[in-house]
Amino acid sequence: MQNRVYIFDTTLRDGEQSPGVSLNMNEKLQIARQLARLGVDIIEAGFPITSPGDFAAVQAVAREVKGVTVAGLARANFKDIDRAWEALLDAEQARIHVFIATSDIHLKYKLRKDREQVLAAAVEAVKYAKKYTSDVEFSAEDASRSDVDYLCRVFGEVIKAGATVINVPDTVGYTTPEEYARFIQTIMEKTPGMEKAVLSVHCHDDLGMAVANSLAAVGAGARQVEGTINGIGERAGNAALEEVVMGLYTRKDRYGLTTGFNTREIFRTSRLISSLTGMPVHPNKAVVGKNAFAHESGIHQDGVLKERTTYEIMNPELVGITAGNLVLGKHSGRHAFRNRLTELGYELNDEELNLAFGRFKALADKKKEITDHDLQALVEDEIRHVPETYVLEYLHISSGTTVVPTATLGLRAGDKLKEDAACGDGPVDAIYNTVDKITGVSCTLVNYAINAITAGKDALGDVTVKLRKADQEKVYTGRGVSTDILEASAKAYVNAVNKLMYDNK
Ligand SMILES: CC(=O)SCCNC(=O)CCNC(=O)[C@H](O)C(C)(C)COP(=O)(O)OP(=O)(O)OC[C@H]1O[C@@H](n2cnc3c(N)ncnc32)[C@H](O)[C@@H]1OP(=O)(O)O
Ligand SMILES: CC(C)C(=O)C(=O)O
Ligand SMILES: [Mg+2]
Repeated sequence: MQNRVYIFDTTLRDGEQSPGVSLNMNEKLQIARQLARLGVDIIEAGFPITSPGDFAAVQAVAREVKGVTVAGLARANFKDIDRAWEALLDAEQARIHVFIATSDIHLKYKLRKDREQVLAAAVEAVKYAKKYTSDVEFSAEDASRSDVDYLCRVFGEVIKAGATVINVPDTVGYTTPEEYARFIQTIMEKTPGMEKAVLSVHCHDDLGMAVANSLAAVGAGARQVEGTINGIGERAGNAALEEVVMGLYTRKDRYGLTTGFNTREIFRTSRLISSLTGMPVHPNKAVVGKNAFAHESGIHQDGVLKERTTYEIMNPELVGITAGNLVLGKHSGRHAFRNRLTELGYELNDEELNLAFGRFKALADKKKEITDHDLQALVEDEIRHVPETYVLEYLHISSGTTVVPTATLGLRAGDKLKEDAACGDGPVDAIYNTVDKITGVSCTLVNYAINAITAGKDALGDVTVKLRKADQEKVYTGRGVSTDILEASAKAYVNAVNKLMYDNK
């Protein structure tokens, strides 16, 4: 038995069956291109008979996305198959995917056909599709609730008719891993000619077991897995392909199987699909959730800093996540705290670190997540008392629609008052040019933000600036508060310059 598992992505077909999701042609093309980069083997681009829009999308994907098989779905009738082929005509490699239900419940209530009629329709449809292409997949809808002897008979006959892939869907997410594995084994043993086809599985997540069922089936011999990115799909969704693939990858010791996935594209693909479908990814979703690789508690953070594998079974970089994974909060310890401060450019001595850590814990009790901005403020405002080399003494602005904005400033440096004036593109720019003139330090403004602290006409303006010395990378943050926003702007800039001068003395 070969050790390569084929990945059949149906995000654009079954995934789009998620209530509330409707993708236009351009969005489908964008997703299909990314799926090809991700390395899926087959993209099911849609169900062409459904609508002119779906037809056009399948056609566009077939024409433009190369290096991958493009599949189109069809019911077991000639009209659907003709339409599917028409859409797939220009694909580099095309697959017609024919399906019909085989469970008694679907036969009796939905199709209103008996077993022999369904068998005949399946065979006829596969033969018809085979006239167009050698690559024909047959799916027995609701296979997991079908009588296994009848199912094997249907599979045997459609293989004789030319089906090259036999799919065993758990359409309603009813089965369990052990049961499904046994079911797959039975099908492999009892279906005449099964060795000529690839056995495929397609699981839904109604009981939260779609990925577990898919992996159990692969363990039993299935070599194609169908699913969607982020597990989107009809009702509770399909098997999440990123979980299936990372399960196979991480547990190579258990399965000994490979896929063609470029795992480093997983995260990007997940986010693209989430944004285009409007379906958010839950933070604790395996592999691609925001928290999937985040560590908040001190003991875990300490372990990860000493050796990543203590608490990580996958390297986040392997799925394309490069951002830091230690989240600082009230459960964090000194190791993680010091590590983040070092990353932010602060080297504190032990006494400073202890002081800062105490303040950090007090803040973390009030605030769920401590951001880098909080840490900077905590260290710079409370721990490192930067001497005020310059203090704003006075400020005069000349500005309006008919004059060049000009600022005149007095900055006190010890017992000396230094004064100067400069123009600018606006009053704030004029102030900052004047400060540069007085201090003799040429700064580049990286960011300027203003917030109102209180409401009303007499609101306090709270200005935060980020700047750096023209020839340096390090960024300094300054803050100034005043009812006059120009004064607040000047104070913030002077505050940042004082920090810069302290570091560069
Ligand atoms: C498990 C799955 O995910 S299956 C795929 C589900 N996806 C979709 O349904 C895609 C969106 N669907 C649609 O746009 C429409 O349902 C269409 C265009 C496919 C069909 O629309 P309509 O012709 O109006 O039929 P409608 O959907 O109401 O009923 C389905 C008909 O197909 C029949 N049918 C269902 N599955 C199959 C099948 N695999 N093979 C043959 N006939 C089938 C039903 O018995 C019913 O036939 P009837 O009209 O003789 O009773
Ligand atoms: C069309 C088939 C493969 C399907 O989506 C299912 O049975 O869930
Ligand atoms: Mg399905």
